[in-house]
Amino acid sequence: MNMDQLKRQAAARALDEVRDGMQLGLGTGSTAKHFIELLGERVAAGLNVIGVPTSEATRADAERCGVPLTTLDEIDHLDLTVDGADEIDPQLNLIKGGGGALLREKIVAAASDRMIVIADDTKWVPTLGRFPLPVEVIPFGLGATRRAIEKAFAQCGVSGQMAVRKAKDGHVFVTDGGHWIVDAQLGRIADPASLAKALSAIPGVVEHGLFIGLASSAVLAGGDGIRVIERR
Ligand SMILES: O=C(CO)[C@H](O)[C@H](O)COP(=O)(O)O
Repeated sequence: MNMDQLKRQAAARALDEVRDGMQLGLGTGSTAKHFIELLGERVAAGLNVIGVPTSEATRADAERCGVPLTTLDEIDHLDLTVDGADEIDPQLNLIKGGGGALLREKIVAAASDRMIVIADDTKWVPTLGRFPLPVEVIPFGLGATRRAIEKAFAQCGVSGQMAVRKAKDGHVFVTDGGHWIVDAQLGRIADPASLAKALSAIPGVVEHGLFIGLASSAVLAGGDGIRVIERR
């Protein structure tokens, strides 16, 4: 089974948790896209749900698949968010933002009663940090923000190269919120919760890709089948 088939399997397993009448957070990325396509099939067959997309790309996918959409201004909570991740550790802390949607993804996950992370099992790691940590920043004053980020890294015992993310066309990647992303190659993040707190305290940092205590469970698809891990 190839990676894409594994992603679709994980998405299908998460779909089992969706009930009629649910208000859903819809994640971003190739795995979340499988979930939206499968959800669209269920909606076409009569399932009644409404979703909040975590990016403009997901909004377009959901519209294409016939999934009805709303906003967090029109509804007061979400029952369930289903989203992918770039890394998942045994405490179900995550690195997200490889697709650049971390800000809306975190707002939606935080507004949700439950978050199920869907992934192929290559995303499962003993310690976060191999995947570059995305930090979403305001372009104004970027030099000062980068220095503050470096200081936060040093305080938390990590270090590594930082680079402003570029889009495929070579221009700076701009998020749906109009911000930039700095990707930090940290290698190993021993204390993700402390680092998350330190980064959140920096004025020019809009959000970062460490999702601490937000995921309720993870569905991991691998060659040996599907593994569901619940947060303790
Ligand atoms: O955080 C994300 C987007 O901001 C994605 O969930 C993450 O990058 C995983 O993507 P994929 O399912 O394509 O591997």
